[in-house]
Amino acid sequence: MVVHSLQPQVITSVPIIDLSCKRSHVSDLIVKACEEYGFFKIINHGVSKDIVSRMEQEGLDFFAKQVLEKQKIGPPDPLGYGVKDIGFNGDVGELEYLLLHTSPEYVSEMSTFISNDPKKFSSILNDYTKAMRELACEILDLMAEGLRVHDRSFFSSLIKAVDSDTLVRFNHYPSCKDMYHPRHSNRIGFGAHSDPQILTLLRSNDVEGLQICMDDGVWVPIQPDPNAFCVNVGDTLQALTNGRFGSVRHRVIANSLKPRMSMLYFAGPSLNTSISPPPELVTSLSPCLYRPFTWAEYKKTTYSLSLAESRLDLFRSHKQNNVFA
Ligand SMILES: C=C1C[C@]23C[C@@]1(O)CC[C@H]2[C@@]12CC[C@H](O)[C@@](C)(C(=O)O1)[C@H]2[C@@H]3C(=O)O
Ligand SMILES: O=C(O)CCC(=O)C(=O)O
Ligand SMILES: [Fe+2]
Repeated sequence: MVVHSLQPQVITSVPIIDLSCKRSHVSDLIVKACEEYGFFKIINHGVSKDIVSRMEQEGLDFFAKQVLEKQKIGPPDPLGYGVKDIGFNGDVGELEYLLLHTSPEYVSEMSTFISNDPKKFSSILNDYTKAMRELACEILDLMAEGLRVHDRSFFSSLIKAVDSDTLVRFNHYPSCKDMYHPRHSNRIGFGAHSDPQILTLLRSNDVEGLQICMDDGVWVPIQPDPNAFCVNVGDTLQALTNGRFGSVRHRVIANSLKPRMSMLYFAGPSLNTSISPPPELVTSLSPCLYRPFTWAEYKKTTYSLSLAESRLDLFRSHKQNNVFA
């Protein structure tokens, strides 16, 4: 006899996908995870530990500097060094961060303000960016395979462009020594939001704090794993999959006794890229959910709104019977 429990299901873990398993199996698991959570962790991803630890050390060295030194980079406009203020619309969090573009020209220009050894810094950042781009492309190809999209590089080609608008971010959440003080319960490190880009690859040290939001509004804590990457579906991938994948709302609660440091790679297309789904994902039963838009248009809207706002809703197609793709 099957006993149906009336208790709400408590999700204690999110999908952890081993990239070294059989390709067809992995692509199906990725599609399932993106449909159910818009989020998964990957292990055995093939990124060298050395690249990750050298990048982490650069972040640690930077945050260990005196404030005046860090401020030499300039306030986030949106790129730069920020403390507590996030974006331009009054959001705040218990963190400091460094937000950078990944174009080699930008990196070489900024590295003199970031590191005492700018050549070393640019070389490490460029190596990390290359490793993340390869990993993100591999994941996007697996998604296309799992979705049975004929052109397997439909999604990955968007982030391969030389002028792709891809960012790297280091976030540092200082420890909270006084965590049992009522003022410090549920300190918001980074408020709830979805990432606007196509895909985010997040790596953190072994300090907890990241949470994802389920459809029923329940926040699920993500166990930190320095050897894994967390993969977030971004708003643009939600539009590119015609809503099959949902961008995940997430946040960071910075209650920990230990400082958390995360490194994020936000894979975005070039500014003039038009965002619309491949023909296989648009049918008469599932017409285009969003009107076509460029990444530049979407990015501008993103920066005009605060963190928590659902910006993709503003791009919903009103004439859903029209097939735009
Ligand atoms: C409040 C904001 C910060 C943000 C731009 C925005 O207006 C809304 C989205 C935010 C976000 C979240 C993901 C990334 O961390 C980020 C760099 C991005 O592309 O969108 C940030 C923006 C930011 O911190 O500049
Ligand atoms: O720092 C983290 O762990 C997540 C931060 C985040 O979601 C972001 O920077 O967009
Ligand atoms: Fe995010």
